[in-house]
Amino acid sequence: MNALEINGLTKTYGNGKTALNNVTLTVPQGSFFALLGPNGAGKSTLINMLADTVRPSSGEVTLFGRELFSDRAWCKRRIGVVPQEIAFDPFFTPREVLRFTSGLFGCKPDEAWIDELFDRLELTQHCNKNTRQLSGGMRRRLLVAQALVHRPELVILDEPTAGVDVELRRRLWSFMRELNAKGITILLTTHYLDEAEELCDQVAIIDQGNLLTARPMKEMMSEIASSHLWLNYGKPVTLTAEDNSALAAFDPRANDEGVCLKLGHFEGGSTFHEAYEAAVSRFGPPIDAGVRSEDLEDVFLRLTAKEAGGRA
Ligand SMILES: Nc1ncnc2c1ncn2[C@@H]1O[C@H](COP(=O)(O)OP(=O)(O)OP(=O)(O)O)[C@@H](O)[C@H]1O
Repeated sequence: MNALEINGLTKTYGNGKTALNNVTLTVPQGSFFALLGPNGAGKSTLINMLADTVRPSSGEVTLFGRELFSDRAWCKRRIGVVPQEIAFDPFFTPREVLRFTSGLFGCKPDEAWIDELFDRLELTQHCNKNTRQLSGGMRRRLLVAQALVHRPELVILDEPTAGVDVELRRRLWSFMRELNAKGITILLTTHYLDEAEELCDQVAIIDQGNLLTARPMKEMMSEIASSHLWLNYGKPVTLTAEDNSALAAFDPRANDEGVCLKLGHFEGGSTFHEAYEAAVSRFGPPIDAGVRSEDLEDVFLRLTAKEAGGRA
């Protein structure tokens, strides 16, 4: 079963801005799903529609097989959202916040689970202070605890590590990984693409409200990410029309130190050997060479730059 099936979801705000344009997307149950996009891409708009704080203009969403917009009460109990904005009643303590939130979901506060959440999110020492006395990072962790207090089956994290230091970020991710290993589906938006690449097994990229791609992370990195062979000749290399035709299959780009060739992929290998031989037969042996593969950030920048260029 899929955790989420999003079909033709569109949101046009009152000012005429279409923040999400006919997005169709599937989030498999049990996945750790990265929803990526540059600022203003429409990620929060999508999340806010799932969280019932923004109304869609059109489209359908099913959550674990139930229609989200008509079966709201059932669906709400199964979703935990960590929003981007932090807002607590300053007179509540973190423990009161979690008890109160349990009540909102119609659950009796589970004190053992609340204690575990405080422990895992390093809030035990602060759980009886007023929330206004907490630092920004502590408040963000309290938001995470609040999203988990009713034991949701889908956890949505909108930029959860903004303002959280490296050590706590690691702990937060190890906790999320554990939850995911227990079958909880996690949908994450982040601008830390290295974290997304490491944690997530599915990825979708949206830009200017449009879905650019959605696929398993491994597939994205093996099929879309490309590798380049850099050949260093210690001096600029000039490509003539002739060279271009000889090396054309490798999309050659000359630079100050030599030439860069794009490697293709085939099952079990790449075109490294052919590219190297083509360069050597034209320019001779290089003084140095190396292969660099694109990471998720490179792919993201390439795809979103193309989108921006296409719309200019
Ligand atoms: N309430 C609103 N009314 C009008 N336009 C809005 C509203 N909320 C968001 N927008 C616009 O919709 C677009 C998408 O915004 P959204 O916040 O969904 O993007 P995002 O991908 O979450 O960005 P970020 O990474 O900066 O948080 C932006 O152009 C934004 O200005």
